[in-house]
Amino acid sequence: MEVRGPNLQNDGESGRPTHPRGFPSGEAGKSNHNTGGRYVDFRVSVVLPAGGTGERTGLLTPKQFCSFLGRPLISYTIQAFERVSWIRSVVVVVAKENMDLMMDIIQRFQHQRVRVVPGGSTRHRSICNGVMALGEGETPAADRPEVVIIHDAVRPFVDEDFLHKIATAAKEQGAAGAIRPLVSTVIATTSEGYLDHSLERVKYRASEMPQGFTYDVIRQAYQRCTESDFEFGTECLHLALQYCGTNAKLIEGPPTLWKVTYKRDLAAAESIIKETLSRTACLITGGSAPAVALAGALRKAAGALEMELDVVPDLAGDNGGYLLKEWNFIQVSVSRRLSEVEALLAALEAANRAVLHPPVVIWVHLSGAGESSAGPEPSAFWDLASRARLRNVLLYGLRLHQSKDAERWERSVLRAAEIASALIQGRSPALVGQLLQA
Ligand SMILES: Nc1ccn([C@@H]2O[C@H](COP(=O)(O)OP(=O)(O)OP(=O)(O)O)[C@@H](O)[C@H]2O)c(=O)n1
Ligand SMILES: O=C(CO)[C@H](O)[C@H](O)COP(=O)(O)O
Repeated sequence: MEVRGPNLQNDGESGRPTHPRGFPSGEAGKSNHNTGGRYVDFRVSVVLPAGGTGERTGLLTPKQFCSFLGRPLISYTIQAFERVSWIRSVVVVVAKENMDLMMDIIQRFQHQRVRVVPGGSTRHRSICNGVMALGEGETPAADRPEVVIIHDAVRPFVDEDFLHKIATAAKEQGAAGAIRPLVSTVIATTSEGYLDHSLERVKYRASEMPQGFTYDVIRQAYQRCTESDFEFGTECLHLALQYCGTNAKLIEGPPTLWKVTYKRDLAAAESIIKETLSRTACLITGGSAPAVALAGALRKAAGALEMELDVVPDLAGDNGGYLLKEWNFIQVSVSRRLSEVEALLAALEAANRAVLHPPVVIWVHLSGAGESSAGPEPSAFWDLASRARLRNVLLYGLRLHQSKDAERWERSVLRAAEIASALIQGRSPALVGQLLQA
């Protein structure tokens, strides 16, 4: 049984949002891929085993389906592969009872080039199902992948550079895998629970994911391995060595390849995701001179907070691209009316942006510079924020009075930048709709 996600045949030109740093949308299906200086002239597919129960987290929900910022972990991992234009297809392997849930995730988060196949009782059985699905049925040899990357669905922070290293080494050597230095010494114990011997740590490495194989090597390894391998084995590279005589090339990977295993890892993953999404904001001035001056000062202050702030007068023309990126927004208004921030919320909704990550929108009301110094009506703002929340947008308010006292003004701007940065990082639901004072 296999279930296909929407637009499996789609070549990636689907309007799917691009990466904040400008990764292009996928171009799957083309034979020569050249992205960001990386050249891949062979067919690469991915198998993501996601058929486990996550017993070690102690949670009822398998860890791959635990959500951060309204999006399940598995969706972040899929997205990491979707951003890579030279990857043709992704096979996600899930337990039979979670096939519908997985299809729903694919639909909801608009994943492309993804198929779902049922898993097995062990990780090796699940991976084997995924590998076999890549070449099953009528698939002509010319459409089969030449290289298969296997990656645990619960390692969401893999990047294109490293995938490229693994894929090219696998193509040359037949197999390749990520390694990391050991953090603890490995010891063997006796059956009575005493030390038998310890290994010389410097000679050993931790085997991580991703791993890559030529299609023939990984398929044959699984065709030839024993029931005992399927039941107790934990290492695909070992199967390639034992059953195909292929010595894998080992490549040291970044620490971000770590696997979500325990409950504390879920919290760590969430904070990394939040931090990544908190680094960028687009500030919209509306074009008025006081707002432009404030934007310049905020930009300087934000730099010290390690936040990238792009300033634009509006979101017309090319600036509309910000709506499709994983950026947050700061709308500066000299008027107490909410029309500018309402227009921004409508534009975000029209771009279907909030479905991917809830963006933070901060409405900054700059008083003392515009038509009226009276503040906005808190209840109207709260109503607007509540409606935005239903559409997955976190709207906060910030009041700033333009003081004639230069020192006072400088302090207010600094405070405004600090509050904006804290709101974007914290994404606190409790502060949604509040009008804070800088
Ligand atoms: N029968 C299985 C078991 C595991 N996996 C997947 O293999 C990856 C790594 O395995 P692990 O971290 O051990 O996940 P679980 O088996 O779910 O965790 P636990 O051992 O704590 O139950 C995970 O993405 C997991 O979903 C799988 O596809 N099929
Ligand atoms: O990285 C590995 C090398 O292949 C692990 O064996 C893999 O991630 C499986 O994890 P676990 O042993 O926790 O099920």
